[in-house]
Amino acid sequence: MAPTQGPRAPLEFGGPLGAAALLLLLPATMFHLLLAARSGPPASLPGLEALWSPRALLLWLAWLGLQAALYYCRRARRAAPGLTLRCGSGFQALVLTALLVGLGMSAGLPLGALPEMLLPLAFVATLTAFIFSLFLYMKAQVAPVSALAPGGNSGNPIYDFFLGRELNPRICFFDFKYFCELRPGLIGWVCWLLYVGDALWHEEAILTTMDITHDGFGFMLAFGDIAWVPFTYSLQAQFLLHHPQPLELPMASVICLINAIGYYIFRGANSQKNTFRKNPSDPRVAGLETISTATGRKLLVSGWWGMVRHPNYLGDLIMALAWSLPCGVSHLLPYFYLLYFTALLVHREARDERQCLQKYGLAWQEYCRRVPYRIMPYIY
Ligand SMILES: NC(=O)C1=CN([C@@H]2O[C@H](COP(=O)(O)OP(=O)(O)OC[C@H]3O[C@@H](n4cnc5c(N)ncnc54)[C@H](OP(=O)(O)O)[C@@H]3O)[C@@H](O)[C@H]2O)C=CC1
Ligand SMILES: CC(C)CCC[C@@H](C)[C@H]1CC=C2C3=C(CC[C@@]21C)[C@@]1(C)CC[C@H](O)C[C@@H]1CC3
Repeated sequence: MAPTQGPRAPLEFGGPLGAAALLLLLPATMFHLLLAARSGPPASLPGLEALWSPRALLLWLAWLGLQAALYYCRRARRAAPGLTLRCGSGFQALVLTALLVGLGMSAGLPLGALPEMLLPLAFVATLTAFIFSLFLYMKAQVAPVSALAPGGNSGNPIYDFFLGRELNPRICFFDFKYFCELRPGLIGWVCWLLYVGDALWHEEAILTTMDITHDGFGFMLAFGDIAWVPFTYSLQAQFLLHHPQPLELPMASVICLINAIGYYIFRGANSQKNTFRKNPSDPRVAGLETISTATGRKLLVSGWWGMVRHPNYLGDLIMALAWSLPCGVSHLLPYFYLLYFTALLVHREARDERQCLQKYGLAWQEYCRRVPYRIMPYIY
C-alpha cells in the first residue's frame, strides 16, 4: 500500500477548493456549450432522457475498444531514452480509423445520426472519466512511491483525485495516460484534421510535455483527454452545423493564410526544439545560439526560441483564431476555444516557467533576460 503522501509540490489550481469547483464546473461548462451550440443558451437542465442512450453507450465503448485495439497491436517502439512503448503509431491509428469509418459508411452505418447523439455521447464520456479517475485513484494506493507524481499527492482526496496521484499508470505495457492523451479524444476531434494529424505524426513529442513528465493522471487529464477535447474543441463545427454562415472566397483565403502562418510558427518552433533536444549538432540547429545550464542541457536563445519564450503557443493561438473566424462575428460561442485556450496557455506557460526556473536556476533567469517576452512579442 502506498502512503497517502508521495513527493510534494506546491498546490496548484486553487488547492482542494479549486479542484472541487473544477470537478463540477468543467462538465457543466461542456454540457452548457453543447446545448448552446445547437439552440442558444439552455433555459433549463436537460433531463436524463436527453442524456442517457444505450446506443450512445455502445457506440462509445466500441470507439474506446477500437482505439485500444489499434494502440495495443503492433510493434515495440523505442520512444524516448529509457522508455519503451509497445503500440501501433498514432498516425496509423488515424488512417485505419478513417478507413474503417469509410467502410462502415459504405456498408450503411448511419453516421449522419452522430450530431444528434452528441449529448448522450458526451454524457457517457463524462461518466467514463469519473469512473476511470476513481480506478486510477485506487490503483495509486498500491503503487510504489517512486511511481507517484509530484503534484497529486497532497493527502487531500479531492485534490489528488482531480490532479492524479500516479505519474504514468500502466497495466503491463498499456500506458493509460499516453493512450488517452493521443487516441480516443484526439482522433474523435478530427474536424481539425491538420492539427490532429500533425499531433499524431509527431506523437513521440508528447513524451516530453509536462502532462506526461510532471502531472499525475487523474480526473483533470482523463476528463480533458476523453471528453473535453472531442466535445468542446469541436464547438465551431457544431455551431456551423446548426447556424450555417456564408463565407466568400476572399475571406476564406484570408482565414487559410492565417491558419498557414499559425501552423508555420507552431510546427517550426516545436520541430526546432525537438531536433535540438534529440541532437544539438544536427545541421538544422547547430548554428543557433545557446545558453549552457548547470544540468548539462542547453537552452536555445536564437531562432524561434529567441523571439519569445513560447513561440509554439503563439502559433497555436493564431491557428485557434483561424478556426473560429469561419463562424462569423455574430456569436461569441465559436470564440470559446480561443478564449479558453488563451487562458490555458497563459496558465500553462506560468507553470512551465516555474518548473524551468527550478530545473535551470540562473541559466533560466539569463534566458528570461535575453528573451523578455513570453508568448506575444512586445505585448506579453
Ligand atoms: N491544443 C491544446 O489544448 C494544447 C496544445 N498544446 C501544444 O502542445 C505543444 C507542447 O506544449 P508544452 O508541452 O506545453 O510545452 P513546450 O513544448 O513549449 O515545452 C516546454 C519545455 O521546452 C523546454 N524549453 C523551453 N524553452 C527552451 C529553450 N529556449 N530551448 C530549449 N528547450 C526549451 C523546457 O523543457 P526541457 O528543457 O526539459 O526540454 C520546457 O519545459 C505546444 O505546441 C502547445 O501549443 C499544449 C497544451 C494544450
Ligand atoms: C479540462 C481542463 C481545463 C484541462 C485539460 C487539458 C487537456 C485538454 C490538454 C492538456 C495538454 C494537452 C495537449 C494536447 C491536447 C489537449 C491536452 C490533453 C495536444 C495533444 C494537442 C495537440 C498538440 O500537438 C500536442 C498537445 C499536447 C498537450
